[in-house]
Order: sequence, then structure tokens, then C-alpha cells
Amino acid sequence: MIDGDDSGGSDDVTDPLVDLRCESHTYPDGTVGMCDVEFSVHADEVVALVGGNGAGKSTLLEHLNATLTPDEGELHVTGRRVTDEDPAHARREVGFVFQDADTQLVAPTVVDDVMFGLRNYGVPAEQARERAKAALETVDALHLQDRIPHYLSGGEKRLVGLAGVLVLEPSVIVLDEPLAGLDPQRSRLVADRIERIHEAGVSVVLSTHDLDFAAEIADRVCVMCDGNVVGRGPPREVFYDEELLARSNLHPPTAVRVAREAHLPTGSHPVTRSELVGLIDARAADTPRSSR
Ligand SMILES: Nc1ncnc2c1ncn2[C@@H]1O[C@H](COP(=O)(O)OP(=O)(O)OP(=O)(O)O)[C@@H](O)[C@H]1O
Repeated sequence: MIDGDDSGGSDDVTDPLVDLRCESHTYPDGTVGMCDVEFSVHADEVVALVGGNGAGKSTLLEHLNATLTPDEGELHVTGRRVTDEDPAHARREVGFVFQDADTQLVAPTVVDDVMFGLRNYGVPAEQARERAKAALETVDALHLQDRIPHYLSGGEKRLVGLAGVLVLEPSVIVLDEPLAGLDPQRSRLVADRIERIHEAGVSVVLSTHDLDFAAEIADRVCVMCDGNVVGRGPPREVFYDEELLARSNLHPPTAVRVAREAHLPTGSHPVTRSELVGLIDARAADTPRSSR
């Protein structure tokens, strides 16, 4: 597992879509939210940021579209350096879905809300409306188009917030705790929509406390602790690194814990539910009937 640089544990040599080098970020009250972080996002990948409360996940995410800027450091988005004076390119290429969906919902109806960003970019009203409807359809929320955003449920707001970002066709979508506060059914729906967006060619970066979800969705996991990235790599490496997880106050995903408790063959390393079930089924098939 790689601690310092961000080669991602893969052989990816393409230029990153987003490349952040942040020596430190200090909040106005003097709290250091993040230090010595290098983080990049490549085309067609899903990256999950995990870590305990206050580890620095939101601080890192908010640097990716220049909502926050480093005290010292640099952000490049699609190869272009982003400056404090001109964050527009980063805002356009990196769409941010906030954990608190209310922050994002500003218009009287859902469809107005989703077309709001497009109108700001000067897209004519009818064209903006059609694109907004298409984005709502992508997240299965077209039926909400005439509703008042304020009265939507938490899960519905999350989907509408996602549509509002998607409609601007960013290269990367950043989601801060996309499943927080959602019931299992809504969580599944939002997770499915995120997967669908990724399949459509958009890179995704998200933070989560749900390591089962991270194991299901991520190509790459970054572990944060005390404002640093302390480990990164494919889920199968990160989630079997007991020492790394313990010092980051994290518990392994369910599949990892069950695999250990069930003494599944060393080296099998399942991280998702379906991988675990596959291994258990294979073991049952290999066990002679008389010894079951
Ligand atoms: N606006 C702020 N002003 C001062 N300190 C802040 C601010 N926002 C975050 N911090 C501090 O920065 C550190 C990192 O916080 P951050 O919100 O990035 O962590 P997190 O990993 O997203 O946490 P959580 O999982 O609890 O949401 C914490 O010590 C936090 O108290």
C-alpha cells in the first residue's frame, strides 16, 4: 500500500482529471483541517475516502472544486492550474453534491432547481428545462419535477441534488457522505444511481463511513486520519490491512470480518457480499456430504 504519493496502486499512467497537492489547509479559527496531502482522480474511476470523524474527508473533498484552497499547494483540473481568482473551471469540471442537500436546493420547484446552474451558464430556458428533465430521469426522479424541493424527503433531496450536478456534465462528481441519513432502500437507490453515473463515464469521488458501501463501489480507497491520507489502494488491499484500519479507527467491511471468522482460505480476500457468498458456496460444494 502506498502512503505518500497518489499513484493509486494501479498502472494508470494517464494524466489525472484532478490533481491536488496541499501542504496544509488551516481554517480561519486556526484548526488545521488537512496537511501534506496529494490526491488525484483519474478518468473512469470511483475513489472512496474513508476515515473517522474529523479525519479531514470533507476538507479534502472541498478542495477538489476549489470551494476551499490550500494555504500552500496547487490544484490542477483537466491539466489547467486553478487559482483563487479563477475557480470557474474547477467548479464546472468538478460537480459537488453536498451532504446537506438543502444547501443546494434554491428554486421553487425541482425542475427549476435542476436547470438553475444551466441558466446561470446562459443556456436558453427551454433547452435547460429539457436537459434538467433528462438529468432527473437519469436518477429516477422525473416524477418529482413539479414538487417543492424543501418538502422532499432526505433521499429525494439527495437525488435532486445529484441531478442538479449531473446536468452540468462535469468530468468528476464529488459526493460528501451520499448515504448519510438514508434508509436501506434509499441508500440502495442512491448507490445504484452513483454506479450508473460512473458507467456513463463520469469519475466519482465520495466520502463514506459505510465501508461495505466503499467495498462495493470503489476502485480505489483512500484512508484519512488526522488530516492526512495514511493509506490507499484497491479495496482488497486496504480492507485487509488490519493495522492501518485499527489506527484509523475503522472496522473492516462485513465480508472481511466474516471471511476471517469463517476461516475462509487465506488469499481469497473477499470484500463484497457477493464475493463472500461465492466463496462460501464454493466451500460448501467442495465439502463431502458425509462431513457436512
Ligand atoms: N469550518 C471549520 N472551521 C474550523 N474547523 C473546521 C471546519 N470544518 C472542519 N473543521 C475541522 O477540520 C478537521 C477535519 O474536519 P472534516 O470535516 O474535514 O472531517 P471529516 O473527516 O469530514 O469528518 P466527519 O466524518 O465527522 O464528517 C476537524 O478537526 C474539524 O473540526
